Amino acid sequence: MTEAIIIDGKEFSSNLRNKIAEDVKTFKKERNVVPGLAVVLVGEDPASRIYVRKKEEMTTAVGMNSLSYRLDANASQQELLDLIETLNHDPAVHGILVQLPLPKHIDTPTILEAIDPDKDVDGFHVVNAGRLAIGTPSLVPCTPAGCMMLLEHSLGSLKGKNALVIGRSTIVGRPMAQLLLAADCTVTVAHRHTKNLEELCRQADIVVAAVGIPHFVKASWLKPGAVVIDVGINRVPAEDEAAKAAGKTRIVGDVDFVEAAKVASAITPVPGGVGPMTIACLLNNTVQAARNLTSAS
Ligand SMILES: NC(=O)C1=CN([C@@H]2O[C@H](COP(=O)(O)OP(=O)(O)OC[C@H]3O[C@@H](n4cnc5c(N)ncnc54)[C@H](OP(=O)(O)O)[C@@H]3O)[C@@H](O)[C@H]2O)C=CC1
Ligand SMILES: Nc1nc(=O)c2c([nH]1)NC[C@@H]1CN(c3ccc(C(=O)N[C@@H](CCC(=O)O)C(=O)O)cc3)C=[N+]21
Ligand SMILES: [Mg+2]
Repeated sequence: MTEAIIIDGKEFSSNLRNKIAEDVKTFKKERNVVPGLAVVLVGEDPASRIYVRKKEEMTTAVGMNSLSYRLDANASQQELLDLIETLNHDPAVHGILVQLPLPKHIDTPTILEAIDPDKDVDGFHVVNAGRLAIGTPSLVPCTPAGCMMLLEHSLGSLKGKNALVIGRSTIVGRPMAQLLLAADCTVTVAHRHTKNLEELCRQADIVVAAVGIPHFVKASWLKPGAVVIDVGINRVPAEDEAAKAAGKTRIVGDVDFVEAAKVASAITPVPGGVGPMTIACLLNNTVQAARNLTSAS
């Protein structure tokens, strides 16, 4: 049996970021405006802090302005709403990202609906979700958008493929299913109450796993030659005994990668697959938002 092609999201995203840097240059020349991305972090969650810092570094690396806002873990919902209102009206801000998850005392939907849909570079606002659902997408959620780029890169046309999305969250599973449907796939969305998941999986030409359980998808579930996109980011103890004893961790996906790679025709690794694409698509959305916001006036 031949081993699957490993889809290199790190390299793909690096090429995409180079292209975005060119777009930013052109944009600056034509409009005399530097696209600006505001990233808001509430609280001190260590993983969130690392991701937010990475987003900020990559924003400046493509020539855009990065504006950081840090609120205390016990900042009130109203304080956060006031900040969003300020950013909505700030002409230097073209994209707004509020890092999730938020502290429990804050109602996430209320916060997401407060962001100007035209600055909603996460694509989480109900207006952008609605546009995607009716087939007139504008700002598309970054992780699913990145997955689509990787799928189109390895398959060309997706037309007529059977696609299985495992997970139905509003940030990954649902928008992923919408994009696959728009690309003329026959789409199945699985979740906790799905009864015959293994059988559904065996019929899928494309499997997108967004579950949040390490090594959830087994090689034996896959149709030989399937293309597998692993969205999962799961922190587990390090493999090396000494490192494990020192409390070190590593990240693994939702797919049993080593075994699945023996059955699939192409598969994304974790790390180095979907994750880097998410950030590149965030930058892409920010340039898009800046274009939209500055051409209307
Ligand atoms: N690479 C990247 O850029 C990103 C990675 N992630 C990662 O992707 C994963 C998913 O994230 P997210 O969508 O936010 O997670 P959520 O926890 O919001 O959603 C998980 C989904 O998986 C479903 N699920 C859970 N257990 C099972 C099961 N046993 N069988 C079938 N379905 C199940 C849930 O079903 P139900 O709805 O019934 O509860 C739910 O729809 C996580 O590992 C996360 O860290 C997330 C965002 C970006
Ligand atoms: N408003 C909001 N928007 C998000 O898009 C959002 C969010 N909140 N909260 C958390 C999730 C998660 N997420 C990731 C982004 C990049 C990597 C990434 O770059 N991963 C690398 C490195 C992983 C590592 O080494 O830790 C990789 O997979 O290779 C992962 C996960 C965005 N999210
Ligand atoms: Mg969630």
